[in-house]
Amino acid sequence: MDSRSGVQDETWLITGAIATLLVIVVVTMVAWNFRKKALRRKLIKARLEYFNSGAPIPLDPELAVSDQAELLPYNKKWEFPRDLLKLDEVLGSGAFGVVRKAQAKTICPRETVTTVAVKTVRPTANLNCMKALLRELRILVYLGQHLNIVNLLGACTKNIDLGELLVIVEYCRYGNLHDYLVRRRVNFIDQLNEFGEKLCDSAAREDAIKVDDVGKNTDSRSDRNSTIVNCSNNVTSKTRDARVDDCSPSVSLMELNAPLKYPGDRTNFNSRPTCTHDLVCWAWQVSCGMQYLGAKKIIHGDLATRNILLTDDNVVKICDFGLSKSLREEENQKSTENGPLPVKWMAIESLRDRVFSTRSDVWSFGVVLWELFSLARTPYPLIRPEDMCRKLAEGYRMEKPPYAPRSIYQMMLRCWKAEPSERPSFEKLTINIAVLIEEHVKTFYLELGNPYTKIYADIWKRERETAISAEESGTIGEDLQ
Ligand SMILES: Nc1ncnc2c1ncn2[C@@H]1O[C@H](COP(=O)(O)OP(=O)(O)OP(=O)(O)O)[C@@H](O)[C@H]1O
Repeated sequence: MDSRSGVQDETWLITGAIATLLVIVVVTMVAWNFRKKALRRKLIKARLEYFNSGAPIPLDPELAVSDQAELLPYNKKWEFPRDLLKLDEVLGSGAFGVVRKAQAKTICPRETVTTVAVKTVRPTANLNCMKALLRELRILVYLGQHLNIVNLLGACTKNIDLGELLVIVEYCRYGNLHDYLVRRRVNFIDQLNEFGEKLCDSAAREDAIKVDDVGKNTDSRSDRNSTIVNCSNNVTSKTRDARVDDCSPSVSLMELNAPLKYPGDRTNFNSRPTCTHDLVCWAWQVSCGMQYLGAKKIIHGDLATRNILLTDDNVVKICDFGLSKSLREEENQKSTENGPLPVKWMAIESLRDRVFSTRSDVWSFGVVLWELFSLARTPYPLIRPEDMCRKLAEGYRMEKPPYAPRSIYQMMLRCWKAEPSERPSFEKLTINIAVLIEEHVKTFYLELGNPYTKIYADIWKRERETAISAEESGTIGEDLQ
């Protein structure tokens, strides 16, 4: 009896010792992990402060700037007082980050409160996500302003060691182009003629909308041909008169002679149907934005309609600079958690050798064109992601999407040339797409882009400096409490 209880005691003792040991190991591991995380956060903050104070490390001219983003300086002038920012609802979340709508006080000139979008990393995300967002912030600082990119407005970096990094960018009210196109499939107006060539001009498009039943899906070729064919793309007053007969007998001459303003439908932009003209205009704007990125030696690496946002005046803006790409590279990940597999947007050399360049962005732009003119269908629907590389190497390319003018499809095919140097540059693509757009529309966007030039940047900078000095003297910030 005694010896049995002795054995039992011994067993309890051993079990207790093992359990204690296990608890010690687990606690040590958790503490170690916590310390490691805290140390890495401190390191990130220290690096940020170092870049704030010191001169930037010279970049290697042989490499793309986006490949050495860690060396780009973060200038303190972008720091935005946290207490002037009021976070609202979640706009969307990607695999690594969360984007929230927010109200920012005095962030833009001549506006007391501006609606903005704020990029953050998920609270549960690992530190690589934080590093990637920081990288994106540096790229945005370096990029400067352009109408067709989602511009940086400010950042809150002071609590980075506590895991909070907020990157404040322009808010684009219509969200990403992919989801927008899906919603717009139902009453899309196809403006191609039966040869898949000509488009009506935008004024005619308006008339066509009046003539056509707005709620009707003009998907079938016969419907489309019966309403808006034979429309001239080059509008002179004579051809415009001729076009009245062809396209819309209901329009008065007085209306046509009024000075053209674009977009003529600004007031009911979200309620009017999307048409082929919009797709061409968006393609042109994306190409303009990409041309700007290319000139700045930034490789996007994940160009897709899900990373293009739509805002007022039919303006589209490219977003998500390198966040997902850099994380995919670090984590060797081939797909995003929520979205379609990015392999379908990747150039053949990126799939094969993990090589990214402006020319591989051109390939992705070809896929973006395909998405636009198919109203956001999933590319290569019948091909499994793992077969993509082989199929492309065998020469397989997607067919013309239903709403693409033939010239646009030829452009897609050139973007998908296996040899990167044979692909067109964004400069060339911009020029070629511009041919399909009326002069007054181009002028409208070029003028809209003017405020993004230096003059605007200077005013903005001055006002920001005033705001920061006011914050330092503690005179602003009370209203958002
Ligand atoms: N500036 C913005 N204005 C309005 N909505 C935005 C803005 N930025 C992002 N969104 C919305 O939030 C969604 C998620 O954005 P985010 O860039 O995190 O995601 P993603 O591109 O799907 O993710 P990933 O980081 O995996 O590439 C977008 O698809 C868009 O609908």
